[in-house]
Amino acid sequence: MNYLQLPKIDLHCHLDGSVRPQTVIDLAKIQGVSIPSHNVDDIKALMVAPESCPNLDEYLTRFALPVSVMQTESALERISFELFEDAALENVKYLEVRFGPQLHRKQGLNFEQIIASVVKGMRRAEALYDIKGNYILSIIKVLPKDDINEVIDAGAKFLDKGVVAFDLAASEEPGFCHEYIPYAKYALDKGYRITIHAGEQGVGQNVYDAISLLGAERIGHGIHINNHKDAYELVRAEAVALEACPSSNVQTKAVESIESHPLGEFYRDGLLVTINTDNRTVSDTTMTKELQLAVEKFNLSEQDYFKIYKISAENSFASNEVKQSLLKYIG
Ligand SMILES: O=c1[nH]cnc2c1ncn2[C@H]1C[C@H](O)[C@@H](CO)O1
Ligand SMILES: [Zn+2]
Repeated sequence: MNYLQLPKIDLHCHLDGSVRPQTVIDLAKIQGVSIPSHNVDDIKALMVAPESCPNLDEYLTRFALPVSVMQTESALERISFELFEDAALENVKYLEVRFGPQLHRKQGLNFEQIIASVVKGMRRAEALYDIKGNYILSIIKVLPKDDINEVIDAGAKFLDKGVVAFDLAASEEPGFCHEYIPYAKYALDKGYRITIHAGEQGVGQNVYDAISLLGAERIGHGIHINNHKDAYELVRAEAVALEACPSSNVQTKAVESIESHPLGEFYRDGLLVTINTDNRTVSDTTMTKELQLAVEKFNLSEQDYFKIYKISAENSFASNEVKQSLLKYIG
């Protein structure tokens, strides 16, 4: 299989986890932000999470450096453009990028400016390359909740104009969904689709809750349904798509090793699995690498891959027109 050439879809990719190291250096210079080194290898080493990360919280410390230079409209526009460019150059045909608008207000930008900037960068890349995309707004669970509805309101102006969905990201505590019921409902009522990080670090019950309490149509990771029968059956019954991110799941110890990742078993049991990057820089990966890893470790044939590509297209939050165009690549 020619992994680079195959058409690909990435439904789970964080903007702040996918910044080019050289761009952090360039932006720090432009913005007068102090960073620990101006050597690209040093900066990359600070941005990539080690294989030996003890847990998700340690992994999440890698986001502070890129976020420090993602505080202006031009920086957000550039980083968004570059992410779509990097993806397009490895034949990603559709990319849903998520980010937390709450993290980008340190220099006084408002949510509308923040969201408009990343959408503008995406549009510039779409005009230049054979790629389409949409944004997902991730609420950061460790931050105060008082501005969540403001994020939802600002994003609502971009619904179906570059923004499609609502997500909850960051550390995962058991039972976290209960606190977010009113916010997810507010987003749903405004017309957002819902995908929630759950069952990554935490328990399978979180996946059950994300679907039944928050209205999630897709789940970020969802690994731990493998030891929670009700969650597993609900994922199947509701045809919820799982956004697997193999390398990231190994790094954060969501799985002990790639060999024990349940993606292959889930796929063979008929669950709707998709293959994604999570964080291109923090996990030092690409869709090409994740695809190769999945094919080799889970013994997937090219036909299996095309089925997974089709699952990704059908469960994306793209318009019907874009979905149809994505299916044409696998003819
Ligand atoms: O894999 C993840 N699980 C939970 N949260 C994550 C993961 N990768 C990135 N994040 C967080 C850190 C980012 O700052 C935030 C928004 O992209 O989302
Ligand atoms: Zn994620």
